[in-house]
Amino acid sequence: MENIIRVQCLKHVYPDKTEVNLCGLDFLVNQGERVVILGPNGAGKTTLLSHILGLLSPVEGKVEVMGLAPYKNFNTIRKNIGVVFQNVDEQIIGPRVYDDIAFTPRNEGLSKEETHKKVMAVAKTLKIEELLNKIPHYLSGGQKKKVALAGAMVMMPKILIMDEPFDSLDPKSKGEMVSIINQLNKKHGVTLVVTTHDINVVPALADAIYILKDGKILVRGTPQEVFVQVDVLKEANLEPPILLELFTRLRRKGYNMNIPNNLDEAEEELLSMLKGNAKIVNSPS
Ligand SMILES: Nc1ncnc2c1ncn2[C@@H]1O[C@H](COP(=O)(O)OP(=O)(O)OP(=O)(O)O)[C@@H](O)[C@H]1O
Repeated sequence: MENIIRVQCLKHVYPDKTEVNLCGLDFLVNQGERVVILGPNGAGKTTLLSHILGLLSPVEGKVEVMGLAPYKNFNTIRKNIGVVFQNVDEQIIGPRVYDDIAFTPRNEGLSKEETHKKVMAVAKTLKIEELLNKIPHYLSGGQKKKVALAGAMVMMPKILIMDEPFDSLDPKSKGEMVSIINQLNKKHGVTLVVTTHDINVVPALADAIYILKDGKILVRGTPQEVFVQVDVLKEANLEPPILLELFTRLRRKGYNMNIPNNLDEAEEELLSMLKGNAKIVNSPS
């Protein structure tokens, strides 16, 4: 599969001389993949995203998006990347939600009709049609995240980057956000790169996970591969998702159960076990 994003041994130096060296493994994202970046505060996640977005220029190392250096090809790259920043208040600028979402199509010179079509299509996908006339300032935190996402996705870019999209969302809004993001990936083939501290949503969201610590890329793998590496998790101050840990423990005790990605799958597995369908491969201890 083609790497749509490729970052190799990136070094960044901030004006106050803080150095971030993102070395170790290469950071590779395939087209259509859902990649989640995990790591403690200050690990370098936002720095990495800023380089992919072309907001920063590397001192050393290589950053490529669709084969181009983002910093040197900012306009081309940004046409292909939608972004939702951690602080969405800084990104929502329109006087009404409609105008905010219409900003990019208008800016790119689309006609009024084409712009309207695009705004309505993305509002429908994100189920925010009833918000279009509202003043963004008065929206709830979860609504603001959806509006920022609509603005990022209105032109249906190939890549969507989200920095902490679940920050300050309640459990229901979190679940909605996960299913919206997954729908954008499944239905529209959007490649996803997401940072989060919300470990429990990761199995439902990630094809691949990278763990960063002190600027080092420690590991890449599927949630099932990564979350059983206890030493790596400890090094990065992370705990495995609770469902994954529970089912891994049950499997270690000999129950041949599938590891669930979400609560619904966990319920199904447990009900199946209670009905006596789960095979015991070893004697439970
Ligand atoms: N504008 C800046 N000027 C100076 N240092 C910075 C700047 N932005 C980030 N840093 C430093 O770079 C390092 C990596 O920060 P970064 O924001 O990339 O981490 P992060 O993994 O996104 O953290 P968090 O989970 O807290 O958002 C930290 O030591 C941070 O203090």
